[in-house]
Amino acid sequence: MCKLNYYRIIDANINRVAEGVRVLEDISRFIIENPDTTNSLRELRHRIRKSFSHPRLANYRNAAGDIGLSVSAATTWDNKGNISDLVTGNFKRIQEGIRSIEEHLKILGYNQQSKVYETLRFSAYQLEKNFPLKRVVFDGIYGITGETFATGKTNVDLAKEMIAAGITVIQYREKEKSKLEKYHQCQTIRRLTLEAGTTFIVNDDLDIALAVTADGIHIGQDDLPLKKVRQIAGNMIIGVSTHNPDQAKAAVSDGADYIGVGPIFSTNTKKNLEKSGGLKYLEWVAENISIPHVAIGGIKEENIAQVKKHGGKCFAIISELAGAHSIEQKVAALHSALE
Ligand SMILES: Cc1ncc(COP(=O)(O)OP(=O)(O)O)c(N)n1
Ligand SMILES: Cc1ncsc1CCOP(=O)(O)O
Ligand SMILES: [Mg+2]
Repeated sequence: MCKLNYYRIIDANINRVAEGVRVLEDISRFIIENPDTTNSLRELRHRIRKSFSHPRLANYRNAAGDIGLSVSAATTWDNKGNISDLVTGNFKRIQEGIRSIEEHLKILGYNQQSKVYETLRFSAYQLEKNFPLKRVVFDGIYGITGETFATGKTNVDLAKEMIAAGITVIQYREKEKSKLEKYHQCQTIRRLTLEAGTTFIVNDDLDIALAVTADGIHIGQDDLPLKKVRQIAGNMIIGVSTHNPDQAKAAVSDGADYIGVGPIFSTNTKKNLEKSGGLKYLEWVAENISIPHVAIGGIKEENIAQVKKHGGKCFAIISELAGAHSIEQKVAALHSALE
């Protein structure tokens, strides 16, 4: 292909991406009325336009002769059923457009500029996650890493398999490694989860959660107090482990976004396992607690339906996933047990 056509592709994508950002900016400004998101989107749009300029961009613009006009007219890309679809569609358009800019800049030898657009793509992922219409739903399987309970798979391998299996919330839990090793694994998992649109929560280590810009932090009863974590973590998702009604009520009044409820069954995965009322406590939570709850402890294919019967909606699982030969098959089996 003639090199000049690459400039045309870059030009078309800069315009496409900037237009997509503009749509989101309008939604944020006029519908959701959120000044912070509106400003971040405006800044992204300016950076998209300004981060690469070349006289050839405009010279080779040929909108009328663009065969893509007839191709895109025939697609269902713009069949948006509601505002949430519109937001998702535009974020996808933006992310794909930036990826195309990155690749074509590389072909032309503009490696530095390509890196700048890569950073902008990751800003777009982050903006999508935090977009005020996008709420995390705690429903179905909540996957927790546990390479000690796997045969030869690392936490990163486990997270990759969980993403491929369609798990939408992943927690990084690791009790053996150094802070640095955990940080490196979390950096990789953050990148993978951002690309997949998966919610990423870090267990215990608030510093790591902040350093990798995770979506959330999960704390236990002996960790920093929830109110202090909220001060430090801002609007990050905060989950709190609870084992009885008093702890659940305190977590709600101190501002938790969700509570862990358990252990439901006995398990060897956690040392010094707390006592809880198990399924009875879960039933109490389902009836009395307004924020989302996540059942945990010994949940397996053969008992998950029982957990659901007692009010379980979201099921946190370590060893049953880590020990599975194929996480994808295990998740499918767990889903059919829930039907
Ligand atoms: C979803 C969820 N619920 C509970 C826990 C347990 O957290 P914690 O009590 O801090 O114990 P450790 O996991 O740190 O051993 C959890 N991690 N996730
Ligand atoms: C971390 C934790 N907190 C309560 S039980 C538990 C362990 C859950 O692991 P598994 O799913 O293997 O029982
Ligand atoms: Mg903990």
